[in-house]
Amino acid sequence: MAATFSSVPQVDYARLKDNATREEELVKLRDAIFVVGFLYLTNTGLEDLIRHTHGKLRELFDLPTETKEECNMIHSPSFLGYTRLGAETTAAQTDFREQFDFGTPGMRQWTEQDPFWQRLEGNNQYPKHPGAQELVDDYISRIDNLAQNFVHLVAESLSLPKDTFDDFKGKMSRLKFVKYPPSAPDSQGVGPHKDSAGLFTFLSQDNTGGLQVLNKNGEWIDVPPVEGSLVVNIQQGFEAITGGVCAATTHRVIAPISRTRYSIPYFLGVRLDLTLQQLQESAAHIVKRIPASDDRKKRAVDVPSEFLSPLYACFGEAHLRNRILSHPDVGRRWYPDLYKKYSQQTLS
Ligand SMILES: O=C(O)CCC(=O)C(=O)O
Ligand SMILES: [Fe+2]
Repeated sequence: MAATFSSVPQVDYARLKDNATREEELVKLRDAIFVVGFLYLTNTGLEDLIRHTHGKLRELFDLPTETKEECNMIHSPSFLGYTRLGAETTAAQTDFREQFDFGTPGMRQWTEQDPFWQRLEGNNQYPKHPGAQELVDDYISRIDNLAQNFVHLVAESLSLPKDTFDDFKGKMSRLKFVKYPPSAPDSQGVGPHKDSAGLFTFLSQDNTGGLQVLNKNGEWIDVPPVEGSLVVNIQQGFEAITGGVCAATTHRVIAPISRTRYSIPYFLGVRLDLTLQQLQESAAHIVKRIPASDDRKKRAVDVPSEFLSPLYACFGEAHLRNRILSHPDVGRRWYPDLYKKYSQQTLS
């Protein structure tokens, strides 16, 4: 039977950066990447930033409804902005959460000459509140720096040149501020899913709990809060680039019962223009060099993924489909024809 896990391992970022401990910690990183697809990254040096940003979330979500609605995602063809409770769907069920989606600032304006999926990269709608834009932009800039370093370390842990994955990185990554209000027992905070927007997710959760990951025996494993850490997981982009050798792990959030839960995921983006053919060629090249057992490589070949579907011209289109189905109101407004087409398609 395939190796599986019963808890999520911790990897110490400070030890990865220290020459004296680096090799030992790289082995832990590699195991986490191969076997679990999830890990806690500790000692990142971002603890103050994380604490500070969590401290501001309540203020943003407590803004008057009109202020939040002013920056509703419905105004954004890039799926950036505010989503009220009950407007998002995962695994065909409504999620019980409220959120703000942001992207890396400074994207070029979309024009009619650009491909339709290029519209995913656009400008932020910040809530009108003093300091909100600085809070978001500063968080993105600092966590992105960590994310880039982390991807280099992952390459090293797989015995690949440090810059192996640099060419896959997209221009825009996504940041979310998420609020899960107390709800009935066993409610869906967010339903079972694999992250699809890119390479890796860097999530900071508060101390409420509720995040769970699915192991290879089909058991849900708790990912309890570890103060100051980031929960890092493989997304479908990285899974596809490594031909499935490094698999994305399904996860979900059980909504809290008696208190509010807040979380801050950062999704490191993939290049939108990456085609399936380019992806398969690079994957074949990369997989050959990863020193994994043949068994792992064999199992890895046919991983079901939105990315790997021949239905979509490139990653940008696959990602757009995913956004349209998750936010159907926004999809219907900006992409009515695509909404019709994508909602009738099933992934093979
Ligand atoms: O809120 C969390 O802890 C996880 C959220 C999540 O999985 C997602 O938004 O993709
Ligand atoms: Fe997720």
